[in-house]
Amino acid sequence: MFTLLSTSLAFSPAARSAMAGRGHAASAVSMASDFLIAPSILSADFARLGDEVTNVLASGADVVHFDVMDNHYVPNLTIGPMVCKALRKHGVTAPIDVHLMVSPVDRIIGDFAEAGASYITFHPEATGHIDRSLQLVKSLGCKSGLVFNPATPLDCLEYVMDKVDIILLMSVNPGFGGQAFIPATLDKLRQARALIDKSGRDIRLEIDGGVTPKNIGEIAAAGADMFVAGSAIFNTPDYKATIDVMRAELAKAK
Ligand SMILES: O=C(CO)[C@@H](O)[C@H](O)COP(=O)(O)O
Ligand SMILES: [Fe+2]
Repeated sequence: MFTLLSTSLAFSPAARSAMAGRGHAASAVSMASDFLIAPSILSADFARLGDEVTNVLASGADVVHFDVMDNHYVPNLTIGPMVCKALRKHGVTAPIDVHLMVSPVDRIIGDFAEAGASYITFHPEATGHIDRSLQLVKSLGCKSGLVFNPATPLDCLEYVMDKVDIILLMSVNPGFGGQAFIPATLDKLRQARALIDKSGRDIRLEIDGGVTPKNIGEIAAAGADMFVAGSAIFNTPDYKATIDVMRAELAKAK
């Protein structure tokens, strides 16, 4: 089975149904629960990654945001399925939110499902077949999501609303941590929130890039309910203190 997952470029319907349910802990955090804080491990100390993840979860984070960059779709290179698997082996049971900045994306989806990903999100530009890639993620037992760059319109959502569990809006151009939040994303969040409400589905609205304790309240008020924050958490000495301030700001935004 592992060989199939690792080498197959496209999965037949039979193979997909055989692999269904293998995604890890997709339901560990209810998709209907309140605000979720998802530290991006891109800003963690990679030399101590397991401990960093353990610490940030013990400090009150809900989800581990796992940025995968291929030096092709984005101009940076990070971590792959082996690291995801290693975190599971280290004892991480929280949901792992795999943000794929990889093109083409289909080849790597099975490897991440096998490695313990809970949510797998990808950029519509990174696949020739958005609907098929979403189905592939779901068939492997993971929650699926689409990621929209700051200048990418939400148009394609109209056709796949029934297949997304997460809509992720980038509030920076992807590739690096530590960039400033692009304010135009607030309007786009309101637009996405209206689409979600209209669909009547339980879809998370995730925001990624430049989220800080200072702007998280405003971002929540615009409709986001899942907040990726890398440098704003990992570049502080006390993760719990930072996450507590974020929660306090979110409570005010409710
Ligand atoms: O996907 C990305 C960048 O491409 C992000 O997840 C960043 O890693 C977020 O970092 P901060 O902007 O919060 O520092
Ligand atoms: Fe990300």
